[in-house]
Amino acid sequence: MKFAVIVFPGSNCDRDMYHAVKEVMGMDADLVWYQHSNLEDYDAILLPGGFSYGDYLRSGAVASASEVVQQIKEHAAKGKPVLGVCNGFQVLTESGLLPGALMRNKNLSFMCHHETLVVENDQTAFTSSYEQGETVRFPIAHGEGNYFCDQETLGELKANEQIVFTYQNNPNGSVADIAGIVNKEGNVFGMMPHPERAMEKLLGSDDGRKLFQSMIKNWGYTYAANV
Ligand SMILES: NC(=O)CC[C@H](N)C(=O)O
Repeated sequence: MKFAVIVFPGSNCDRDMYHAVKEVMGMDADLVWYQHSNLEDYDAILLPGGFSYGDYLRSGAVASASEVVQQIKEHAAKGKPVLGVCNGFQVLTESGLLPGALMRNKNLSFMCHHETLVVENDQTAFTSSYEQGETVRFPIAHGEGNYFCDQETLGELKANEQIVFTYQNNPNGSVADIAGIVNKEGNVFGMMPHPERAMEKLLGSDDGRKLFQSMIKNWGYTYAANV
């Protein structure tokens, strides 16, 4: 299974994402500069965290207008997986691939610490290696992680079981404690906390591994020996 980690000017979690899929999970992966991209060869697209375009206008807004996002939309329309983490999640909402928006944290501060999340849906192709209701520890590192959508959209997210992770203790004011959502089709997933930074117990948690394991199990063809 081949992963593309898309790098925008200002991405800063791209190496962590690459490390997670390439070195920890043992998959094929490339760092792909947003302007030099032909995504046809890739099975999965990973949008990493960071400050694309310096968070100007709104986080993820400028990146969402780039040509590579058109290609990502085509990739997603084929049912192939797209995972956006943190700034990647912001790019996904800004580009309309996921509903809602990420607003400033309710305390208006950038927050950087571990949070406990609850697995709300273990039936997605991103979370099938987890148990329903399982709690996991992932780091957060964001200033704009306060997920918002209107009541109608929230109703749809609930009805379609698109809420995948919630915060046990909501740190940022997100509606319904939402930490991560999937699209209706189940192949585009965005979350604010960082699974790619929870790959080694030595660094505080390896709970992120199951997320990549799920993707590989559901979309991949080969397992590396160290998975
Ligand atoms: N780590 C990140 O991806 C940060 C995302 C975004 N720039 C924010 O502060 O909300």
